Amino acid sequence: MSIDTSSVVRALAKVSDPVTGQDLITANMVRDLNIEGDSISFTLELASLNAQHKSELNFACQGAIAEVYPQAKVHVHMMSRTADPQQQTSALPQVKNVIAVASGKGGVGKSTIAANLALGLQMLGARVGLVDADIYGPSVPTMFGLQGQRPKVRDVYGQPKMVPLDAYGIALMSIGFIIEPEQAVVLRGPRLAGIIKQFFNDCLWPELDYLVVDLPPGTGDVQLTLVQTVPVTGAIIVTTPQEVAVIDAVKASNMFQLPGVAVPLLGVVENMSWFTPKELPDHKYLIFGQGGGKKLALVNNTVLLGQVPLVQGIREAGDGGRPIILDEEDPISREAFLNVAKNVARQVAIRNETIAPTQVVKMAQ
Ligand SMILES: Nc1ncnc2c1ncn2[C@@H]1O[C@H](COP(=O)(O)OP(=O)(O)OP(=O)(O)O)[C@@H](O)[C@H]1O
Repeated sequence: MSIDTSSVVRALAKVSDPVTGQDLITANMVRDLNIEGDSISFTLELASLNAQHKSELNFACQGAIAEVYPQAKVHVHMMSRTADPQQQTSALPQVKNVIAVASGKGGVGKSTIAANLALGLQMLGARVGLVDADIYGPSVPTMFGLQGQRPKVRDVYGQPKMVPLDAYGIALMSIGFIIEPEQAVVLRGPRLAGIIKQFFNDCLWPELDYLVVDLPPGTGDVQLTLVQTVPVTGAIIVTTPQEVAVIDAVKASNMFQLPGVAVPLLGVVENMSWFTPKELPDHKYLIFGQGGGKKLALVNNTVLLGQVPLVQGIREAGDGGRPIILDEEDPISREAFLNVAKNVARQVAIRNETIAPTQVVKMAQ
């Protein structure tokens, strides 16, 4: 029986990397697969060249291929992955930075910030994706004009993978694309964790500089599943200027700072900072008070990434499926969000220069 490439790939997809638990194909560890007659050779790119892992993997690969092609002579070369360290440990090696957007309270504009941030980073030249993991109110389908759409499913070496949708050049996944809102809100425990994990492990994300994750408000299961699934580069906390929002936001930021979680804070975005009526462009009405964002940044020893005013057009643009940052007619809102995006890009660069890559949180057994 002559040896064909796809059967060898399927066999290797049954072998798990002892370090990450992912199979060798999904983890993108197999290189230079070459078949000549009965001879099969390939290179495995490993995060560590630990001798025990090497021999376990060699044994497992030989065994998996022997099941299909007992006659094959298999040569496995092992080499260390030379990619940047942030990517080595990642379940998503093609994604450079995962940015969580969190808030204490609901309705402070977290999703609006996440959507305009994603587009703002893209305007700065980055390749960007957005995951909407807000089980209480998935808003990406509405904000990007994709209501009722479903991701396509593609077969990758026998495994079904979801293809993120695209709007305005942003790769998008939302809990709203795969489940009805009334079902999403009652999701709990392993089912919820399974869906969140699918967004990362079972989606065909393209090469991205940033994957922005819009979290539900508070400190619940979604946040925990996220940090157990991917290394989160950093978190952004969204608040309004008012005291009650800040108190809840401190709890949300504390969660990322827990010793076992250790996700660095990139900074705070203050939303709805003031209201300026169109007819009185020089007036700033401080409807929700003042100073909350700065205070939250100070308490957390981090920076204020920007202030976004309360503008009717921001709400209308979100409801209309075209986030305001794309609207050249509203330079004030556009500038406010571009400023946030520039500061986020800067803080991510500083974070990556100064702090070691975030580790995925291991579940207690
Ligand atoms: N700066 C702003 N100016 C005007 N409207 C805004 C602003 N920010 C957000 N909104 C509007 O407020 C509402 C709530 O915003 P959004 O859905 O972004 O909040 P959220 O914090 O993600 O809410 P939740 O997590 O509870 O779903 C939306 O209708 C949105 O368009």
